[in-house]
Amino acid sequence: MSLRLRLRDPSLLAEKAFIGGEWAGARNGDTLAVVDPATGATIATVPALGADETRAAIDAANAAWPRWRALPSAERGRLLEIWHRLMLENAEDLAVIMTAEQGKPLAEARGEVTYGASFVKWFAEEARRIYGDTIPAPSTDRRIITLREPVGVSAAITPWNFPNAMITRKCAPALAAGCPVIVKPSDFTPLSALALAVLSERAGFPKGIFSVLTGLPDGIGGELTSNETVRKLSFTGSTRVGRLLMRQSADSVKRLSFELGGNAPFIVFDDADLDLAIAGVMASKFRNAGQTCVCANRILVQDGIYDRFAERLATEVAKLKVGNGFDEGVTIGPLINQAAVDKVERHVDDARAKGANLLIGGAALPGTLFAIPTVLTGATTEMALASEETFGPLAPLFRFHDESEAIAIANATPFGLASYFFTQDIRRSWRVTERLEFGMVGLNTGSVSLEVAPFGGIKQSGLGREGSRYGLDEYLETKTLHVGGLDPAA
Ligand SMILES: NC(=O)c1ccc[n+]([C@@H]2O[C@H](COP(=O)([O-])OP(=O)(O)OC[C@H]3O[C@@H](n4cnc5c(N)ncnc54)[C@H](O)[C@@H]3O)[C@@H](O)[C@H]2O)c1
Ligand SMILES: O=C[C@H](O)CS(=O)(=O)O
Repeated sequence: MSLRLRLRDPSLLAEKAFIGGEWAGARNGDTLAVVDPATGATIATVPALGADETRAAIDAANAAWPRWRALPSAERGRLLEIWHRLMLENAEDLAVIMTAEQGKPLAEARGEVTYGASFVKWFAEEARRIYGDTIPAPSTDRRIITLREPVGVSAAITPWNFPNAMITRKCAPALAAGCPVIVKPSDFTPLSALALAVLSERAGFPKGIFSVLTGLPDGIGGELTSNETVRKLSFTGSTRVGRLLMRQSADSVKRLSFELGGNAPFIVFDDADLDLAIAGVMASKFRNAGQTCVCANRILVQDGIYDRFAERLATEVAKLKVGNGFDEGVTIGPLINQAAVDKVERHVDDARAKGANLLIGGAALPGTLFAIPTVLTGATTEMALASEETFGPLAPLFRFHDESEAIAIANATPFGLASYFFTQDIRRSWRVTERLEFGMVGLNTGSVSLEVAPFGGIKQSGLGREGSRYGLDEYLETKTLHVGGLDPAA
C-alpha cells in the first residue's frame, strides 16, 4: 500500500522543502528518493537543495527574527502549545510516516511521536521562565542585572534514527528562546521533518522562523556552518560528522550543541535484581533495533550471575519478532541501510574469530536490511564491538570479577554518553555512579531519555544538554547591564 493511502491526512506527506514559510523545490529541479528500508521501495521524492536555497532560508530566518524575539515569551509559548496539540491530533499519521521512512515498528514510532511532542510541550512552558538576575553591586552608585536574550538564527542538523524527536528536542527550545531555526534532517528520513513543517504552518508560526531543508548534506551543511548569520548550530549524529561540523563552524565562532556517538556500558552486579536487569537490557539494547546512541553497547556481567543472566537474556531475545514495522507484533524492524547491516555482521564475525560464542541469532536475512537479534558470550575488549558503536541488535556479554574491573572496562572509551548498572547495594550505587565517566547514568533502569531530564554526553559524545531546564540555555545569551551614577542626591 502506498504511504499516501495509509494516511488519514495525506497532506502531511510533503514532497517540497519548507523555505522561509514557502513550499518549494530545488532551483535546479534535482530531487532525492526516500526509500522504505523494509521493502526497498521508493515512497516519496524530496528536493535536493544546495547552498543557494540554504542562503534563502537563512535570510528569511534573519528577517523574521526581530519580530519573533520581540514577541512576549508567553506568545511564543502559546504558538508552541498549538504545534504540540496538532502533533498529538496527527500522531498516527506522524507515526506511519516515520515507520515508512525509518523502519521502526509502528508502536515504537507512536512512542517517538509522543516523546517528540513532549519536548514541544515542555519548552512551551519553559518559555515563560526565562529569568535573569539582580546582582548585589559593590557600591551604592551601581545596579547590576542580567538579561537572557536569544542567541539568534539557529541551525539543527539531525539524524535518521529518531526523525521526529531529534528535531523537536532542538527546535522547541530554540523557538521558545526567541530563535528562528533551520532544520536539515537526514536524507534518509526527511518526511517526518516535513510533516512537522506542515503542522508548524497550521499552528500559525510566522514565515521564516521554522524551515526544513532537504537534500544531500554537504551543500546545505557547508552553508549552515560557514554563514555568519547563523549564530548557533545544534547537531545530533556521529562523532565523525560532529568533528567536521565543529571545524567548519570555527571561522564564524558559532555556539555549538552536539549529541554524538556513544558506547554505553551496561553493568550487572551479582546482587542485581535479575528481572530488572533483563527488562533494562531489553529496553536499552533492542529499542529501534539497537539503533540508538544510548543503547547498551557492551554488557558487563559479574561472574556469579553471568550464566543465569545469559540464559534469561537468550530466552527474551528469542521472543523478538523481526519484520516490517507495519506488521502486527513486529518488535525489530530493518536497519537503515546496507552499511548498517554490514557493520553488525562485521562485529559478529570479528568477535567470533576472536573467541566469542554465538548464543542466539548471528546474521542478517539475506538480501534484506533485517539483522537478527544476536547474543554473544565470551566477549572481550580485544574485539571491534568493544571500541566501536555497533548500532544494531547485537548484545555482547563481557564477564568481570569485581567492581574496579567493571568500572575500568566501562570507562575505557573516548565516548561518554549513557551508562547503566544494576545493583541493590546502596553504597555501591553511589561509588559506581560517581566513578562512571558518562553524561547519564541509569541505575536499575535501561532508560535515560525523558524531556524533563538533561540529556547529553561528555568526552567525545558531545557538548551541552538537551531537554530539561538546561535545554533552553543552549539558545540564550546572558547580557549584563551595569547602571551607574545612582548615588542619591546629597
Ligand atoms: N547523542 C545523540 O543524542 C545521538 C542521537 C542519534 C544519533 N547519534 C549518533 O549518530 C550516528 C548515527 O546517526 P547518523 O548515521 O544519522 O549520523 P550521521 O552523523 O551520519 O548523520 C547525522 C546528520 O548529519 C548529516 N551529515 C552527514 N554528513 C554531513 C556533512 N558533511 N555536513 C552536514 N551534515 C552532514 C546527515 O545528513 C544527518 O542529517 C551514531 O553514531 C549515533 O550514536 C547520536
Ligand atoms: O539516539 C539517541 C537519541 O537521543 C534517542 S533517545 O533520546 O535516547 O530516545
